[in-house]
Amino acid sequence: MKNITNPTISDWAKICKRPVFPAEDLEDKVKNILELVQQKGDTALKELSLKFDKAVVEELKVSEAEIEASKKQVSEELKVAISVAAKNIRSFHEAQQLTETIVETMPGIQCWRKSVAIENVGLYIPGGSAPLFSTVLMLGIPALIAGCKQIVLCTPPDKDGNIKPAVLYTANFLGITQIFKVGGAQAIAALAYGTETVPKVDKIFGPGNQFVTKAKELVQKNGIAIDLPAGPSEVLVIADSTADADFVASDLLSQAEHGPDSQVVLLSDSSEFVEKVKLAVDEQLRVLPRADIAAKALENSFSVIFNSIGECVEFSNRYAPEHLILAIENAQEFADKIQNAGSVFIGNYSCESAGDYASGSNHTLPTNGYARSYSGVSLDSFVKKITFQNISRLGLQNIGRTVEVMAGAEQLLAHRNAVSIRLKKIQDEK
Ligand SMILES: NC(=O)c1ccc[n+]([C@@H]2O[C@H](COP(=O)([O-])OP(=O)(O)OC[C@H]3O[C@@H](n4cnc5c(N)ncnc54)[C@H](O)[C@@H]3O)[C@@H](O)[C@H]2O)c1
Ligand SMILES: N[C@H](CO)Cc1c[nH]c[nH+]1
Ligand SMILES: [Zn+2]
Repeated sequence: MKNITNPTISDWAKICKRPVFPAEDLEDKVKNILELVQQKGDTALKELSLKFDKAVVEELKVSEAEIEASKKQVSEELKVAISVAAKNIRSFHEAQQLTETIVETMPGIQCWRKSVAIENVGLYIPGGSAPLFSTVLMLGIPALIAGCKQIVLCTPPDKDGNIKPAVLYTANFLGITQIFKVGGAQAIAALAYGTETVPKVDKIFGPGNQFVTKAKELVQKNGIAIDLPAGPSEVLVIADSTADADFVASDLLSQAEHGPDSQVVLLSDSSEFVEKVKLAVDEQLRVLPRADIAAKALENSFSVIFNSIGECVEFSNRYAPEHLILAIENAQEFADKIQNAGSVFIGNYSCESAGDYASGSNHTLPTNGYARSYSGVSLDSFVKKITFQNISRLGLQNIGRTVEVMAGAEQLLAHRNAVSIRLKKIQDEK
């Protein structure tokens, strides 16, 4: 983890740039995968699983027997943990339901919005380096609360052509049963175009690696939407000398272990504290099973020493991290100054792992600086808001002349006429 001290503002943009290790010809490769799936459907999905996951997949759809078997393969302790997490995630997302008010903009003119569920949604659950069954909760729960009619789940098969029991158990626990053994860009293609077995959806959700993220970017045509760019995990910690160096080290490593392309950042006003954290990172790394992955991520990561915590916050707003931890005195006060971040964790005991799994907030969040303009997944992601209006005769009399004048000025006389003939009728009837 390289160290930077008091960088000038002109260097900030360069420092904030995320490391990218795009596969050679990433876009061409993904375009080929998308085309192959469009042309050959299920056959392409099976060929690509063999090529990229080394998996022989006989049946793409997970059978009822496989779902049933998963119930015996998951420990009772994990089942309890999943139900506690689900309860918290459900409470937090249920509270996001808005009742929109009817607004009378002028006498006789009422406008309002209604949230209507997106009917067909596709959930991508990452499974390359670790099967993230927690992502099933993060996407499945808001989809169910929103009332999406068809929920289709895709996740990569392991080398034996199976899906990990925890993923199947969690999906079934929520009542999601359309589960397909396919990952990577080919899964996104299947959800976007449909195949003989995988249904086409209207919106695709979920995080993933560079192949998944590029495929999501490319399929956004013909009415297909995506949630957000949710790539390699990242965390930025702002810590002062009152923080606990072991806690901070554990938070940095928790995101570094996601993948070699993850980035973790430590900002502080104390060089002594940064040194303490680095020693703690080395010590904790020694006992981590995924130490090799985390060590690679640390090579792309950095710490910065600033003169004040205020400057750290300013830099963080420029960096726009997926996750931000405030391990500082008066953390709440500084939290109010956050402009750009996916999810913020306040104080020494708000570890990011809690948000990853169980506190209730969503862990599908914008990365790579997209927290400047995107929100993480929420209930809103699964609905569209339809506007309604009801204009009475009185309302049209009130607004009519305004519309006629504006339409005339744009020289759209058919628009003007749609008002004029109604006004004339009202006049004639008087
Ligand atoms: N931002 C978020 O909200 C968030 C949440 C969870 C996880 N993540 C991130 O998601 C990512 C998950 O990545 P992952 O790789 O573990 O799982 P993944 O499921 O995203 O990708 C695995 C798939 O990639 C495909 N693939 C692998 N190598 C390929 C190649 N050379 N060419 C074409 N396709 C190839 C395979 O088909 C495989 O099934 C991690 O970077 C993690 O940090 C982000
Ligand atoms: N930290 C990830 C989001 O970047 C989410 C996750 C799932 N499992 C563990 N962590
Ligand atoms: Zn995580």
